[in-house]
Amino acid sequence: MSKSFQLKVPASSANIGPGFDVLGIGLNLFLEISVNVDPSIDTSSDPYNVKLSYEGDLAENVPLSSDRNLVTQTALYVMRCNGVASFPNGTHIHVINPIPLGRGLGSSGAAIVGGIMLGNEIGGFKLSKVRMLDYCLLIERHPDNIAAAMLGGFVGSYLNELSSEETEAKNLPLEYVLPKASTPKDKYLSTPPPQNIGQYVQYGFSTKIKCVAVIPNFEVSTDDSRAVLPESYNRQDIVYNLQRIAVLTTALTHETPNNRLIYEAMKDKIHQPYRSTLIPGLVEVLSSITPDTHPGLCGICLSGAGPTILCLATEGFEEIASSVMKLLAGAGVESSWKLLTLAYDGATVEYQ
Ligand SMILES: Nc1ncnc2c1ncn2[C@@H]1O[C@H](COP(=O)(O)OP(=O)(O)O)[C@@H](O)[C@H]1O
Ligand SMILES: N[C@@H](CCOP(=O)(O)O)C(=O)O
Repeated sequence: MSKSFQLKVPASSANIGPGFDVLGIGLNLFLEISVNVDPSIDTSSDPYNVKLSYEGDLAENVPLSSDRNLVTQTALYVMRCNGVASFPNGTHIHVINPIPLGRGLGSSGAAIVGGIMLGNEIGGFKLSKVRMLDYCLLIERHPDNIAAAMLGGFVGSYLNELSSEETEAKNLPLEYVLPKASTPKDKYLSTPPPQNIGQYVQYGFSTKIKCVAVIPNFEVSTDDSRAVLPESYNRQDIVYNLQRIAVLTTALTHETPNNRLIYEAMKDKIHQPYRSTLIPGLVEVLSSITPDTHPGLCGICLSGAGPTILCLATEGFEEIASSVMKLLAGAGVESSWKLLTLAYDGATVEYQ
């Protein structure tokens, strides 16, 4: 029997300054995964019966074998945990991905959310979005991007305190969850994740605020950008971020935003200072583009693990983008920009 459906998953910007691993917003730039199961399609050359095609950023780097592609590997994980070993014969999956890879706009979070939803639809498991987030957290181990991509809007999250067995299950080596060719089959994870690993809350967000994303033309992998962070922090820096995050989550909900309040509340001492070693021009951008120099600017921060710079603003979008791009160019970095708004619905599935 043939079946066709389409998944759409938004890009996301995580952290929003002080909310490292905590805050994220879904953005209206969508990963699209179109699925057509038709037994007349020849899928015999793939280990799990998939004919995979991909259009988008860095297409030449994206594997098209279902055991190596992040979307299908993720789908296979949720399928395996629920007793389904393979895609049905004749599964054609076409991915259109406008989210640039490795730039801090949540491409991997979107691919993982899309993969879990793909497995859920293929297997007909009827998992809720909150339960699917448990699966996502065994792969992307911070909740900010995946919560924003799955649920949409402006989202805050924390990880529950789990029992020691649950913690061990959650922190299993990634190669057991998304096995590589060299992983022995008996190590493949095929038991469902613990329940309620995370908790999520969706905040309001002023409809007047739009997102200017300035995207440098080089990649920084999230793993590399996490590797430059220290293991521990001093009390002043932690309190600095806590004070700002407490103000920011409400300040962004005010319909008429207080630009100066938000600008100060989007500063950070936990991740951006360390990541500036990987992103030429970041220090200059964060220190010299302000609501005084650029009326309409509300706040400015690194998007996710970078290198994209996120500017929240109510007006003057082009001027803000061109000033950021000029400063980056002065540091030898070419970039482009996009004006984005919030994606309020999160990830969706539609049957044809
Ligand atoms: N749609 C996709 N299909 C396959 N792999 C993807 C897709 N999106 C992201 N990836 C993988 O995730 C990597 C980027 O993840 P990451 O370093 O976390 O950066 P970010 O999530 O900020 O874009 C890519 O290099 C690629 O390996
Ligand atoms: N909190 C994470 C967010 C990573 O986001 P990405 O979009 O760069 O994958 C971090 O800052 O490391």
